[in-house]
Amino acid sequence: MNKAVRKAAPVRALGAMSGTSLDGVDAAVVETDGHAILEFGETGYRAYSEAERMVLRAALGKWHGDEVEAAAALVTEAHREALSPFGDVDLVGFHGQTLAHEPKGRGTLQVGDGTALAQAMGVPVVWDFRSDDVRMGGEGAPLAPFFHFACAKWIGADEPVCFLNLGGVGNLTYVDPSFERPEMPGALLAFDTGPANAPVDDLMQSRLGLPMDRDGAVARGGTVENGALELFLAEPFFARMPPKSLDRNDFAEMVGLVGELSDQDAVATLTAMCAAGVAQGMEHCPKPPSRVLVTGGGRHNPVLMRMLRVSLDCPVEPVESVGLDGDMLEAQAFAYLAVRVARGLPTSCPGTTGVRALVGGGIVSAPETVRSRP
Ligand SMILES: Nc1ncnc2c1ncn2[C@@H]1O[C@H](COP(=O)(O)OP(=O)(O)OP(=O)(O)O)[C@@H](O)[C@H]1O
Ligand SMILES: CC(=O)N[C@H]1[C@@H]2OC[C@@H](O2)[C@@H](O)[C@@H]1O[C@H](C)C(=O)O
Repeated sequence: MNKAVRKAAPVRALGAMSGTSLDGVDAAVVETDGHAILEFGETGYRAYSEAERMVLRAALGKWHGDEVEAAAALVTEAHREALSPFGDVDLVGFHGQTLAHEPKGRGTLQVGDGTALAQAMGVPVVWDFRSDDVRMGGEGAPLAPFFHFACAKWIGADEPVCFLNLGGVGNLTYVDPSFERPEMPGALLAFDTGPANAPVDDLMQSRLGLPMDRDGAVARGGTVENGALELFLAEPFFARMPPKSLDRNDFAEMVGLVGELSDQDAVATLTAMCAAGVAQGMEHCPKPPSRVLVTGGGRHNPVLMRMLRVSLDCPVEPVESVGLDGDMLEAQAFAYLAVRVARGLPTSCPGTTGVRALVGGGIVSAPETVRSRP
């Protein structure tokens, strides 16, 4: 590994995330020493074509076989294209694409070849962030919380704050910045809140041939079907204590609950399910946060944001209100986590994934050789 990464000095790390929505690769630079965020740098995005999305969709939920191989090759190549325009970076954090996630069963699978990417980029690549956590009894997700802790410090928060990511799946981090170290009990609690945009996207695709309910245009005209909402909240997932995590398609059958409804009512009800899962999850916070900062694509949906504001009794704002970039927070998270992995710092703890002890998961692949984390 290059010297800049080994020393405690700040490094420029480039993070890349291919999320559960299968829209494309987000990439972002963070300058950090593995503790504090010193600066946010350039960002980039490489969309998947419709044909590529079909290859990824065909592999979802699979652990091996031709579809998985094809998806892995595509993900590696898309990342090479997404990351090569970036200038001088010391390290890459490569999340890859989650195809399957069953932490208490077969494990967790993020595809993409970090070794090949290290050769292409000429710098060390940290990848396979989740497997070690799962091997040690954790959920393997969410992993952004240690980064959220650093963000809370960066924005100067002095009261507890929640970060809510609304991608395909929703995840919430409660951060108390008054604790000095994120791994201390009480500093962080995190978990997936339930499905977020994935069921809406799936229904929009199957009924209307559209990838999403842009700006909540369809949900806006609909009425929420409370019976379906109650059935949804009766799912055992919501009674489970956190930490807990989900696979993208764990709630795919929810689309069936709204099968008889009009397009508008169905989308409104699926949107309300996302907000209701968050409201349910917020009850696990040790105390009410000063505000909920929303990141991920769901913050662009005014109907969803309004539902959250009605059901949560604290301010709900997009992360832009504190100067963060809600389209890039996950990519930035994996830049930050890569530095922590390379420096032997933990990336998850019992409060964030339920793991037995602190874990700094991940593989570090240097351009010429492959080896485990130091
Ligand atoms: N203008 C918009 N109006 C409504 N919904 C939107 C809008 N923009 C994005 N979204 C929703 O956000 C989704 C993308 O969110 P995001 O990019 O955060 O997901 P992801 O990172 O792939 O998922 P995850 O965080 O679960 O891995 C889209 O699929 C869509 O449902
Ligand atoms: C297994 C997996 O890829 N989980 C993702 C997914 O997308 C959102 C939610 O489910 C979260 O748990 C996680 O991603 C974020 C980046 C995380 O690990 O913090």
